[in-house]
Amino acid sequence: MAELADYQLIAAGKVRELYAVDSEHLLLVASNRVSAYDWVLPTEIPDKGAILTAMSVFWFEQLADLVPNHLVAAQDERIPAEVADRALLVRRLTMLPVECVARGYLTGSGLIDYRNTGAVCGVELPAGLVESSKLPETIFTPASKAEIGEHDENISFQAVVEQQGAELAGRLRELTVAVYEAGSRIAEKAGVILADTKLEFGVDAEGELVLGDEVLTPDSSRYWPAEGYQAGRVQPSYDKQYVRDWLTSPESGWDRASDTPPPPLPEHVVAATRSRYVEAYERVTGRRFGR
Ligand SMILES: N#Cc1c(N)ncnc1-c1cnn(CCN2CCOCC2)c1
Repeated sequence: MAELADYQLIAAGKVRELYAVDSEHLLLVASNRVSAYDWVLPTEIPDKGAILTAMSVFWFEQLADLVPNHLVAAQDERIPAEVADRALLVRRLTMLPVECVARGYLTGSGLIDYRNTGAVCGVELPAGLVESSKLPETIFTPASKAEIGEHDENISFQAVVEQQGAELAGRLRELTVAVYEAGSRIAEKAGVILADTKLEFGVDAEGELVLGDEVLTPDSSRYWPAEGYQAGRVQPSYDKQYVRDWLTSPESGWDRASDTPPPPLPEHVVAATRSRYVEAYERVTGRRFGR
């Protein structure tokens, strides 16, 4: 069995790492870390990495007829025991430097763009939309990858055309919208709104466009409870609302506006958050989580 120390770390995000296994394969590892308000919290959520990894596996399977993906194996002797249930063996791709975002609802940076320009990434929207409005149709709102710690910058489809060529840009938009809509339909049956998602694509040695990274997880997407959905206000996050509410409550003693790191989470917030990740996984996939 391989050890993680055998592999070279080649990329690290807030809550995930990527290691080189050999010339053809990488190891995508999801930690139990959770981020909120642009901070990585000092307290881990047990099983978060395993739950989100299992979610990506589910979606790769559901979407296999729509788009090829980079998943090679979720169980393999090249996956070290220490990360066994929260790591995937994936094919090495040449990643495209575009964050492919699809939105079915207006919130976050999309809402800010809309309020400033009446459009999101150059896509004109009807007047009168508010926080969390359902959009008349799914929109493709790409972003350029930001440095660690910075926010991605929304860019226009035309900018992607100029960067990647019209044909590839068109395929990225088509596939991103199709993946979001497939995910949204399945989530909706489970009483969960998939408000938006961010995908990353790469190109393989044969020049084929391949879906990489994680797919339709609560870290790469906004999941809202369908029950109680109401446009005109910020929706509760399906998975992180307990964390957000506690951090912004007097009990935490934390001032979000200060540049000080958030305090550790109390056990009851950790337990409730783990339960929300398990619940989201089980409702959306129809599968039991393993513990
Ligand atoms: N997936 C994938 C993948 C691949 N299959 N082949 C080559 N490169 C990548 C890759 C390299 N960086 N990123 C950004 C996402 N990273 C995830 C881990 O944490 C850091 C950010 C993806």
